[in-house]
Amino acid sequence: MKKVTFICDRSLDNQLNKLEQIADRSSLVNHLVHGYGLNSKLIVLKNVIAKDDEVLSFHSTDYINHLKDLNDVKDIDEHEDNEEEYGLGYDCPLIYGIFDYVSAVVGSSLTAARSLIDGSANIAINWYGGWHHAQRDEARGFCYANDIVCAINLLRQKFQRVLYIDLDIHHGDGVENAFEYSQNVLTFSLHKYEVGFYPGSGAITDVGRGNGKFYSVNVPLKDGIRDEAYTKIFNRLLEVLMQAFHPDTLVVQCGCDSLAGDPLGTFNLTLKGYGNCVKTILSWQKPTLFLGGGGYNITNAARCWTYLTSLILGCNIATDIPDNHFFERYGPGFDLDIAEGNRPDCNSEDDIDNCISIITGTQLICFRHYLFVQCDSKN
Ligand SMILES: O=C(/C=C/c1ccccc1NC(=O)c1ccccc1Oc1ccccc1)NO
Ligand SMILES: [Zn+2]
Repeated sequence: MKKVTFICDRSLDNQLNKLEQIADRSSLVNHLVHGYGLNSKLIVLKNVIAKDDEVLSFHSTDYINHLKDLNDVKDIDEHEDNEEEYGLGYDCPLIYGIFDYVSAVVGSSLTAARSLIDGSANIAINWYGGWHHAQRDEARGFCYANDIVCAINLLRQKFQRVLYIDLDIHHGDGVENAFEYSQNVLTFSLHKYEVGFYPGSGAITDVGRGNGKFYSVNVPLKDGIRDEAYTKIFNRLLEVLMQAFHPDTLVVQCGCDSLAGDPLGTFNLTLKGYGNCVKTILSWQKPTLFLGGGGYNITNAARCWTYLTSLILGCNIATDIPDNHFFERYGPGFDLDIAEGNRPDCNSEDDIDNCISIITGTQLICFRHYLFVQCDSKN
């Protein structure tokens, strides 16, 4: 019997509502999950706020002290050093109670991760987390603290090797940077990579450094990619990576701004594309932490993460949206599925095959490296 923990906490909903562009998103997810009756199959966990040292497992003392100083400041202009410092200001607007927000959000991914460490679950789901852009000492891309890096640091207390997978349309730069020199954390990110598209990093030639060389894998994509090509890349590359890396646990950022119709994104995935990736991940039967992230069509984010929750539970759910607190928001179709857009796919067959052959070539070096490490450790 698969044990699945699920973070659901009203105080977290209130914290996330501080980000007005995604207001109510977590509440819609929770009410749709409840509407489908999935909560009765989940081990629902209340949040445990992160302690300072847990946040400091990644972030600098200066940055966290700055957030503490700003916790009771309403408007950054009131604050003496109100120039753009630590990434706060224009790009990442100051939110009221910012330290409380960060401690709650980091805490949500740590609470989920702990259930994998203590063995009370094989799979942990935290749709409140997934803020992959935050750096050691600065907020970036509306990510004020990197809950993912903190959760991976916690998981590494029990699990030797961690595979991080990032499905968000944006490059998971904060997580990759944190583990750039590590061969114990392999970061794998599929993302749009084009001039002028945030964050601008994540080229195919970006493979990690030092001991971490070849343990960062980046799949740069163009606009319009659809389920079939995305699934092909995902399955072909991860087949090689799983054989080369043999992770003990997985962390998966399921930012759903790669879905068709996202206001920010320009990919063309449907629930099928995300579902195929999650089905492959589940087939490995490793302790896995699923996280949220981007996703700015709020009802589509609720549709996607509810659908993934049902896949993880092995439950088939109807395509008709069930009665729930936010039912009217799913009109006019009241359908779980998201229609593919008609934008052209700018990724040719050759682009896709080139990506696969370049990366599998590189990883074979890593594979040889792995064999060496394995043989070496046996002597
Ligand atoms: O989704 C992202 C990053 C988004 C982002 C990065 C840099 C600058 C602006 C960004 N986001 C937006 O423009 C944007 C546009 C519409 C709705 C939400 C948007 O973002 C967010 C993301 C989270 C909270 C608030 C706003 N990473 O996964
Ligand atoms: Zn994103």
